[in-house]
Amino acid sequence: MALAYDPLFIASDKALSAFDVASPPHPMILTQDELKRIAAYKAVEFVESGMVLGLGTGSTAKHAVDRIGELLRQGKLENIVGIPTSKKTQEQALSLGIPLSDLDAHPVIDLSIDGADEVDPYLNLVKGRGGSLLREKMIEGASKKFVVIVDESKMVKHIGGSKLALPVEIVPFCWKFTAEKLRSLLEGYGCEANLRLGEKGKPFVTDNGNYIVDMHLEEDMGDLGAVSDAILRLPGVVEHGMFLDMASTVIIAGELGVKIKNKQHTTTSS
Ligand SMILES: O=C[C@H](O)[C@H](O)[C@H](O)COP(=O)(O)O
Repeated sequence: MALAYDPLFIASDKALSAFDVASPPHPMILTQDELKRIAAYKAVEFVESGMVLGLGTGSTAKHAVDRIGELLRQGKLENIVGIPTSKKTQEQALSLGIPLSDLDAHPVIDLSIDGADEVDPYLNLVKGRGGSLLREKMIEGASKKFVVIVDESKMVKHIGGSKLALPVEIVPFCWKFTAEKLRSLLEGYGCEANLRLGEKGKPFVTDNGNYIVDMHLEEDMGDLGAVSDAILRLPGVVEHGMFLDMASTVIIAGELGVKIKNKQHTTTSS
């Protein structure tokens, strides 16, 4: 479907209506990256001067951090403190002049904005396919409001059962032992457990010096809370990429407009 895309349209609900119904002079198909940017800019509308902000990681969150930097530079936001969820986001935020701090100094965060790999109808998430999940979970779990930004391709009926990875961060010590324990724990869901590799075929190392095992499941996990608890009980496991009952709001950008889903009710902005 061809749609008009104008970044200036992003800032308001009225603009989003135009985005939905416009009869474009120069029709354009929106790319996935443009959809990510639309969701990110919409989320940044929740940001107010004086807030402590959790800054997410990944190709969608990057747009939100860019936008926050831009608004600070323009003087439209003031006294923001950012808490980055990865070293990469820390570098990006520093390059944009966003003042940074950490959870030790700011144990309560006003608002976090971050992407996700999968979102189910109850706003449960899979995160970490880009290699960041532990810091994200710590920071987003300490947030009064956690806004998730995605393009519509991330919406699924059930998280984790799509054969795509459910990432689990583990300590490097005897990683094969832990990976096998994980595989055997989730065997009933048709599970493969693969160590994530990085450059030159070496194990990918997280910001926290750990490894990631990607769990590929053929079947839905059913009781996500029970599976989450069982994974976390395994010695050697640091954290997993299921973010259950954490998101307050999910902003979904699609070809037909932007949908905002809140934890308790759903509204459509189009
Ligand atoms: O590890 C990465 C993070 O959890 C990301 O937020 C997640 O993978 C989504 O990333 P993207 O916005 O690049 O799809």
